[in-house]
Amino acid sequence: MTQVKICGLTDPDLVRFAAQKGADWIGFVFVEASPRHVTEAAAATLLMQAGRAVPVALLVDPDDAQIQRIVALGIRTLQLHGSETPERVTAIKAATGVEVWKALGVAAPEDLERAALYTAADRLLIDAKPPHGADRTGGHGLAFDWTLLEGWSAPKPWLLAGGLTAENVAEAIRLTGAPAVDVSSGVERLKGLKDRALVQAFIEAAKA
Ligand SMILES: O=C(O)c1ccccc1NCC(=O)[C@H](O)[C@H](O)COP(=O)(O)O
Repeated sequence: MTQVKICGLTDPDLVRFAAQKGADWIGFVFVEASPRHVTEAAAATLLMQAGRAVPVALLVDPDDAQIQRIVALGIRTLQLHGSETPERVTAIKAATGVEVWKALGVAAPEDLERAALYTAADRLLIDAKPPHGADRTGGHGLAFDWTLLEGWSAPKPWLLAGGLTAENVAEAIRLTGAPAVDVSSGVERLKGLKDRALVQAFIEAAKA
């Protein structure tokens, strides 16, 4: 069954709800520029509600000190969503031993070729590129051309992200063969404000 990550939750009740509805991972955005930003102080309360869902810390070009603080919170999966090089990902993996994911923005076939360079990553998140001039590297609710993934042989376990919704996720899975999907904007009523009904509908559509 397709695995699901609900990203950018900031409300403990919604964390519990998403976990109860079957989310496999819940993403917490430790990025100040984000409308879904959570502080390290708030994270402890959120983590307590995750149940069997695995918490994922979304970080953008984190320094070693931030990584240490996040791991000290008890989070064992890091999603790197900045311009981290393959060498940096290898160093983070070696220093922490936790699960490390690397997000890659895709707009052309050569973007997918970079995936093979991230040999230390445990998982890849294949996402849309941010719009030109954006102040954030992800979470814009934009899809990329899924046909770019036709015939792609993923070097790692991976998730499809970018502009997914309850309405399009089944088609996205069918076209790309994605074993897992990630959503943020598509389960929001307003930017940064998640909606229970949309979260439930997304999980059900992805797992149907
Ligand atoms: O959510 C953010 O604001 C964010 C900020 C900085 C880096 C990444 C960010 N989000 C990434 C995601 O939530 C998802 O992994 C992915 O980009 C899909 O987002 P969406 O298209 O909004 O579903």
